[in-house]
Amino acid sequence: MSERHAHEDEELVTERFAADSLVRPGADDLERAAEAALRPRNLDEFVGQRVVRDQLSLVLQAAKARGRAPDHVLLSGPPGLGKTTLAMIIAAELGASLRVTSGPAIQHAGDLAAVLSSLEEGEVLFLDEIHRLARPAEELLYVAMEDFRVDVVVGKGAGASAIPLALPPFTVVGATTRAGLLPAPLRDRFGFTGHLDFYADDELERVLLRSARLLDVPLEHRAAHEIASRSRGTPRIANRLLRRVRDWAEVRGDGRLTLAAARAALDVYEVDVRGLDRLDRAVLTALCTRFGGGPVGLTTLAVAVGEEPETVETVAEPFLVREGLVGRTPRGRVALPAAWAHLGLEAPREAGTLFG
Ligand SMILES: Nc1ncnc2c1ncn2[C@@H]1O[C@H](COP(=O)(O)OP(=O)(O)OP(=O)(O)O)[C@@H](O)[C@H]1O
Repeated sequence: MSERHAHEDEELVTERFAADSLVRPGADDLERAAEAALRPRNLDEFVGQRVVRDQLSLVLQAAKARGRAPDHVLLSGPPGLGKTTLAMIIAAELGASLRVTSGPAIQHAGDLAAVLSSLEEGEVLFLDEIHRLARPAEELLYVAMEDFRVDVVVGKGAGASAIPLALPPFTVVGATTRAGLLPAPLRDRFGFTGHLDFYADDELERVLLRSARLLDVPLEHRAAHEIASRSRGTPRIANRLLRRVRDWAEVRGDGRLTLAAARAALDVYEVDVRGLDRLDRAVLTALCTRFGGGPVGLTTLAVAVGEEPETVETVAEPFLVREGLVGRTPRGRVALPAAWAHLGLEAPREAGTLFG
């Protein structure tokens, strides 16, 4: 299996499980609709990511001053951190309209040629999941981005010929969760690349307080702090947890989003103090209690929690590794000292020394 296809499978598994848990970073169409109302509309409203925001602001201001379309922009980073939001902000700041498509939506080079040839001067074309574009479409995109031209193929087989069609200047905003998978010639055609990182808790608190204002719900600061700390550094998850806490407050509380309401609601949804959900905790518990902290192979661990190995590997493990709870070694997965502490268990003497 090619590296690209392996990653596509991984993304499908991750998307499938996004719907099952409150703390997965992906979103379905329904959730995206709920998110629309909460999207920051300009760079000033966009919380955090100071470096990317400053750099982007310069690129946009300079382009506006010159009266020209800015360089193409590549945004990379994990899901739910604001890539789509930034693409919308770029178009809004330029006073341009935004056309949206994605790598998987473009089946053939001709689909992309149709989109490109219908662009108007100065438009922003948002290409989500650009790393999933098919190779022939990718090659067409190189030429369009560099020379503002598409070669429209007329006829078939030996009689086919390419008619060059000039395009008006436009800006591509590409988004990818895997910048490393983009072929170098494509990466090189972006004049600016911004990498989005996970948010600090105080930044998520600001996201939450802003969202609460927009939703007109009374969110206490201490509750915002609590929700932020369980949101895995991801605004999408923070906003999702906020909506669930609001449900709890309206149904079982007095409508106010207090610290007690936040804790009670997140307990109902089994999102713990570090943002782990049921599957994450099952993996951690099996690793510590059934396998003495490991090392244990992925398949054995997956059987112990009744899941497929790829689910454990792509859905639960990345966050557990990022949090320093689980380590991956050549001999298998190991529980790190923080895992025992998190479960309230005493670590065996050698815990942690197995790592590395
Ligand atoms: N910096 C931010 N400030 C305030 N809200 C934010 C910020 N970043 C993201 N959000 C909110 O989080 C939600 C998800 O953001 P967005 O859809 O832009 O993420 P994404 O990186 O494009 O995700 P995906 O890769 O899954 O498409 C949106 O509701 C958006 O309003």
